[in-house]
Amino acid sequence: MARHKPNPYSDDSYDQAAINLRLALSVLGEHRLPSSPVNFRLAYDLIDGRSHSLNDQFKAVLASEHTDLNEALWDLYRKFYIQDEEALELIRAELQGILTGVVNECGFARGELLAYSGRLNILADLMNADANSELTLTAVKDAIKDAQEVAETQQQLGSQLTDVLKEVREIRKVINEVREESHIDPLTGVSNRRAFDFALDHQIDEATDQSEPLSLLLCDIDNFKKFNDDYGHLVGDKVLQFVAKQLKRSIKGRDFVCRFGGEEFAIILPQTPLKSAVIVADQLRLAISKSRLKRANSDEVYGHVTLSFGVAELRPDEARNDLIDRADRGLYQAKKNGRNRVEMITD
Ligand SMILES: Nc1nc2c(ncn2[C@@H]2O[C@H](COP(=O)(O)OP(=O)(O)OP(=O)(O)O)[C@@H](O)[C@H]2O)c(=O)[nH]1
Repeated sequence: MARHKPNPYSDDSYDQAAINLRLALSVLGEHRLPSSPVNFRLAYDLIDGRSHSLNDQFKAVLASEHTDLNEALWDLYRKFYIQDEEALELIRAELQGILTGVVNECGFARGELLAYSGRLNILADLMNADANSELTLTAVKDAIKDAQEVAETQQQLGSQLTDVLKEVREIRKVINEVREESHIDPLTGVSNRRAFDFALDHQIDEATDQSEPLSLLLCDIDNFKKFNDDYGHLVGDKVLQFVAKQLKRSIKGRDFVCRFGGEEFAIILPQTPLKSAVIVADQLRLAISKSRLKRANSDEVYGHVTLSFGVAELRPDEARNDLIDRADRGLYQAKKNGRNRVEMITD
């Protein structure tokens, strides 16, 4: 189940958030850390003190002598915030918030510049009236000091913006990587169960909207346990990779294959009625049963790899799990009737 983390910023009052924001920036300044979104988020939550575990670990990182402090903080960020799809959504929302904060800072800097320009106008009036008066000299000194402060603020803002932009690019890259990884089964390289759930919901909606047929195949490697027992788990893994590759190679267009779990695969066939789905399943079954999985650098064949299939077509208003259940019952039937076969449930 996806873990949901509440947005830590949503229930802060504006004033409290502004105080936290300033304190977070001062923590970063104190440790000479760039005010990047990642560092800022960690510092903000440190100030806010909502997670003791995060606080302890953040403090430990700051106290340690990491050669790359930014990398250590990034690891911390990954650990605490990048957990799943919802967390990624949250990061996007936070990035938005941080960028809004930067825009506000720009607004503040602009206000400072306008105020400074107003003070220069007053100075110009004073100089016109009496350039040598004590008042004018004091105002000139103040203006020089103001100019230095304004220049510093602008410089700080410039480097903050550069840091933020760099970090935003980095985060965008990581978000894309994490998102891809979270949809792919690492062993076989095909989509995983999570991606299947998304895809099936989407395809059911499409099929319903367009009044088109949709079928689902569930298939399971026959006597797979024997591969593990006879040749070891690594060969078992190779069999899984082999089957995934064959299935992926054989499907077309919008068809979608995923590792459903263990030694079981699911294939969604949009725009396909039951009769055609059974034909597709039988073609896949035949193709796999004919191919041979050989030991690397030798002609030794690991034995026959065969699959059993259960097929079901979506019924009007049918829930996703009912469709899966019917395909699963077909698969059970195929195993019961001798394996290496295709069965459908029509009742
Ligand atoms: N190598 C490997 N084995 C796995 C993986 N996932 C599940 N298994 C194994 O798959 C086997 C499934 O065995 P069973 O459920 O008894 O099914 P089976 O031997 O395929 O027999 P039938 O399905 O009845 O034809 C178990 O031994 C699991 O340990 C995996 O990722 N890698």
